[in-house]
Amino acid sequence: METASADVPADRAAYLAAVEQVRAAAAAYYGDGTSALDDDTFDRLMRGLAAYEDAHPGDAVADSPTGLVAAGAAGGGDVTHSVPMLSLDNVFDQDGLERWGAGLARRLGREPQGYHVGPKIDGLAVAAYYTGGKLTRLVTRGNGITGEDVSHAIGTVDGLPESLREPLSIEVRGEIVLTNEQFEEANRIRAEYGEPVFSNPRNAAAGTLRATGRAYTIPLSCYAYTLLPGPDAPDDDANSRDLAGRTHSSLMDRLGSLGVRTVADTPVGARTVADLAAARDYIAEVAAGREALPLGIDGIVVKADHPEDQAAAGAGSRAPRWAVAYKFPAVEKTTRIVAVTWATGRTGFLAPRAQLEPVDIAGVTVAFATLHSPGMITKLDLHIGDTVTVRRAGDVIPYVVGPVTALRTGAETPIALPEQCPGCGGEIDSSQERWRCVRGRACDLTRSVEYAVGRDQLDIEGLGPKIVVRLVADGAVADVADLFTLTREQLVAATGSEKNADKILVHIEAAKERPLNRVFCALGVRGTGRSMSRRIARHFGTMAAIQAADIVALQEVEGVGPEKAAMLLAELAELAPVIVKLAAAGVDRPEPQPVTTAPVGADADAGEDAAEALPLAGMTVVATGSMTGPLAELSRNGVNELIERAGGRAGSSVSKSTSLLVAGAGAGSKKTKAESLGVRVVEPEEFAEMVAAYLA
Ligand SMILES: NC(=O)c1ccc[n+]([C@@H]2O[C@H](COP(=O)([O-])OP(=O)(O)OC[C@H]3O[C@@H](n4cnc5c(N)ncnc54)[C@H](O)[C@@H]3O)[C@@H](O)[C@H]2O)c1
Ligand SMILES: [Zn+2]
Repeated sequence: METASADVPADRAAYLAAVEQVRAAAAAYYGDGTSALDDDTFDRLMRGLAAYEDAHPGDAVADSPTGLVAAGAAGGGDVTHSVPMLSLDNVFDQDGLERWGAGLARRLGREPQGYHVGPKIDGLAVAAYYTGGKLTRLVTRGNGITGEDVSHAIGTVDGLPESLREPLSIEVRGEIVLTNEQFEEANRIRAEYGEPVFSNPRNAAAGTLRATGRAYTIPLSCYAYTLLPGPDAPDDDANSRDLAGRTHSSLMDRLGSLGVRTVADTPVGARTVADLAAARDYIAEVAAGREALPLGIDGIVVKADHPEDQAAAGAGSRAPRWAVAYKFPAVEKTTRIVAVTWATGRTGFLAPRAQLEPVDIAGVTVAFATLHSPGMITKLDLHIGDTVTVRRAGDVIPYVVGPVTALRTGAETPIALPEQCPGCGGEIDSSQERWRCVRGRACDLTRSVEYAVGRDQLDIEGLGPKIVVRLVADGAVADVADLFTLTREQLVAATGSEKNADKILVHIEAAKERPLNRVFCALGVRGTGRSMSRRIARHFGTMAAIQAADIVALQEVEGVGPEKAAMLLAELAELAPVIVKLAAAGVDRPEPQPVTTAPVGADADAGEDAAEALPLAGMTVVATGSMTGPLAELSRNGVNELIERAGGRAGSSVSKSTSLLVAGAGAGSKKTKAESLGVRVVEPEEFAEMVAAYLA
């Protein structure tokens, strides 16, 4: 019933082969998590099987994976579930969702009485038994009929309290996952104990839940989505009667009141909606913000909310008919590493990059992926020729998650680590996790200086690439600060023209007036681009204040966590001599703070009140397309500076937290997304009027 692509077998022999392939993949997936197929490929095969079986019912094998929970591959266990723990059917777009809804309405003979929509958390299901309010037993989904007892994990799962707020006997079902933070922590712990790192949070959750006798504990999280009377509770007790009459939404509230964390407690929340058109809004919002979430979700679960509708719709052997999963496009695919190349970046760090057999990930062809560092290559035990999982999510550069070791043929070859700097051929400092040319930034000074004089940084007109190369070769410029002490003679030598040298001198003089954010950006601090530089400059106001900041103070800047703060500190220490030289050359302007309209002589609090009076106070504004009218002359960075002067926060991508999109000529996907999310869209001219007072 879905419209997503399927690999449909051509004949019965191909069908039988595909059945075997699916079984083998699922056995590996639910076993040790090492399936040879990525989820997308697996799902396409499954859809192909289903399509073939629809067309040739006589050919279908009796125990086809299409009809079984976990494709029939997950082992059962010693504990029989009170009610089967089922899978979910999938849809992949609004059409699929509407068709599912129409099928449900046909079955009910009327429209369902509302839906509940919540995130589909990408982990594994457990049943948690509470007896008299105490958590007594944890059981995996297993084959859906019976599961494994994993009660040893009680006490390690956030969100599943050991005691409820009321002494009830209930069964809670939920999804066990590691949040991104827990996942990083888990792999840090694993590395410390010399154990292989987990390839993804789902895998880590599955392995951790079943492990016993480990020397360390890895915390898990649970988000509940089902509440049933306890298996031993009599049908007619007050609690069972109460639960039986509740909508799904109300059951989630009830779980919350008992102290159990539910899918509604994720940052995207859950919602009760009247119809599937309203479900669509929620799905669009969550999809737009998916990458920023602190845990992995792979779709949205849409459920008929009313217990009458659920009972009337019933369930098949594999999935209920009253619920469906709206799956998001897969952000991970498997492909092969063809080669690894090394380059030295602007700040002197060596960047390994995997050349891949091109693969389509969520609509984009990916042919390269970053490998981060030599340490990562070793840790993941990557080889040329390995089949690897590659992830491309949001704005993040595609990266190699890890190898699919089950697919090794023996023909893989080790990845050679460089012995010389790929940039200058000089020595490499390999004492840290990320290797670096011993010459540091000086390794590619030309590129650093070109970046620094660029339009969004110091904006020094006339200093084109050829002249920069010459200045560096002449030794006239050894760092960014040297630009400001260039002599006429040096510039004449580099340009070959007195007239040009004089012009450049005028532009250099003007560049001394650049606000802090641009000078800071020109330094090329690792881990900071234009928007981070603006945030840092706005937060601290002066270069001296940035330099005085400690690791705690740095983390007050939005988007700076402990790791980034430590990196900034190290970079600032390294750049201190350059900063001193800049100040000595007269380059030390503060960051203009948003102009407040506070009346003179107002009391101390007035500053804040006035800040709120700024036209964009509290707003996140994104600009896209080419600017026209009064904004025509501004670069994207210039527009962002304007947004921040007027009290707003400049964003780079549209999400439901975007307040306003300034859409210039040729605005594309951002505009479409803003419209689908109901974000206000204005043209550059209208925006210019809103912030007219701050344009200058
Ligand atoms: N790569 C492979 O070889 C391979 C093999 C087998 C399965 N898989 C993947 O596993 C998935 C199929 O697994 P499945 O059969 O468990 O189905 P599923 O995970 O797609 O859907 C059912 C499960 O969703 C979970 N869930 C999360 N949030 C929920 C919510 N809010 N409400 C209800 N349930 C919620 C529950 O655990 C439930 O059991 C597919 O995505 C498939 O790609 C991959
Ligand atoms: Zn070098």
